[in-house]
Amino acid sequence: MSALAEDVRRSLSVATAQAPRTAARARLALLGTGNVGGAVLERLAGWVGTPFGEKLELAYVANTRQSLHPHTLTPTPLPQTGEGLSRVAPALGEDGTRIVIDATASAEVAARHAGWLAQGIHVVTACKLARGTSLAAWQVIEAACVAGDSHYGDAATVGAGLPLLRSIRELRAGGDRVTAIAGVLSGSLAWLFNHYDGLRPFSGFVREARDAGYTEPDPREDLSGEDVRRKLLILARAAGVQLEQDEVEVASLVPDEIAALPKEEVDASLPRLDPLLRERYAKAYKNGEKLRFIARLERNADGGWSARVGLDALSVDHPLAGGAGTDNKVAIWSDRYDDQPLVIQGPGAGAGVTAAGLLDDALRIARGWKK
Ligand SMILES: NC(=O)C1=CN([C@@H]2O[C@H](COP(=O)(O)OP(=O)(O)OC[C@H]3O[C@@H](n4cnc5c(N)ncnc54)[C@H](O)[C@@H]3O)[C@@H](O)[C@H]2O)C=CC1
Ligand SMILES: N[C@@H](CC=O)C(=O)O
Repeated sequence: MSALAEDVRRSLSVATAQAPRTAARARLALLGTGNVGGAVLERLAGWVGTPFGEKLELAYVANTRQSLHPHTLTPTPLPQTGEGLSRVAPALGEDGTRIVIDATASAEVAARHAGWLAQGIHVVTACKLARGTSLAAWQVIEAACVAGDSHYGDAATVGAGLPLLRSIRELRAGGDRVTAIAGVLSGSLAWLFNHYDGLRPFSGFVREARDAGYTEPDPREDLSGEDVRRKLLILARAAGVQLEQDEVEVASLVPDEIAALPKEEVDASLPRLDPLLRERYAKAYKNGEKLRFIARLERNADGGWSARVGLDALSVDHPLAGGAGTDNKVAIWSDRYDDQPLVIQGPGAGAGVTAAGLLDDALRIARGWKK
């Protein structure tokens, strides 16, 4: 049995594998079996024989190389990714609650979200590419949910499942307007600036963060601020602020010559970041400050919005300077949280928390999307 088949087998309850399909269980198609997708399988394995496991039935699993139907546990090679993606909807069947879990970083998969939603297949995603890029793509997702009467579970796209999007939506549902958001939205950059000491090379810490599964598959997505831009766009749009990508000012940590490299050459180029970061760190240290990669969204006096993302040097007692590990720390101002913001803090990257965020959304859909 292949390693993937063995992981999937452990995630199936005997009842799920042998019993006929019933309307009581939502059927899942899991795309991506890397850090996050692997942790989804792990969490499902822990639910075998529990009421949580009984709510969900794994009907299809795929990565870039192979797809697998849990009822047979026989992997099928995927010569082309596009071909694999057209197998997803048929594998989920025609009726009942059907959910695609996107645990990839693939633009090709993200481009399928709207089609699935419009067919009535719910989508739960850790990938930010459908809702965190162009405003047009975000609008297509909104419209597809209406057309298919389907739900888009996006809790894992910002804060790796921390209750950020949920809190913003609940504030709005209660009549509040969000007036500003500021905070640390990247788990990997939080980890990097919580560990970097200005002595050991920054590039070594980047490799550690990547090997721990905190960075994007290409760490330039994090270091350039692009991943944080996407998260800020997702938060802003949830807050009712329909920003376009280029309305977020992004100060990248990646010099142009590294940005232009093919992905295979990135690792060897990382030490080129070291002098730049050493200089930023030394200056902040001299002033008694801490480096933090901050995203800000603010309403201007004229009613417009400004949004920016970049590395700031904060005084040690600044409210956003605290936290440890991969902690995200986000302050939200609204009508009711006007003087003192609502602050949400906790791990913002890592396979376990992200998988939990994905499965929270899947369970919520399986239970009928009740709050
Ligand atoms: N690692 C983390 O802490 C967090 C990650 N995320 C998001 O989760 C997603 C996955 O991240 P990781 O698991 O770390 O990446 P990874 O690189 O470990 O895994 C990606 C998986 O996607 C699969 N894949 C790629 N294209 C595919 C396709 N067309 N069809 C099926 N499978 C495909 C790959 O084969 C691989 O199994 C990313 O979008 C990331 O932004 C979100 C929150 C936290
Ligand atoms: N690479 C991301 C992972 C979660 O989205 C991060 O560092 O926050």
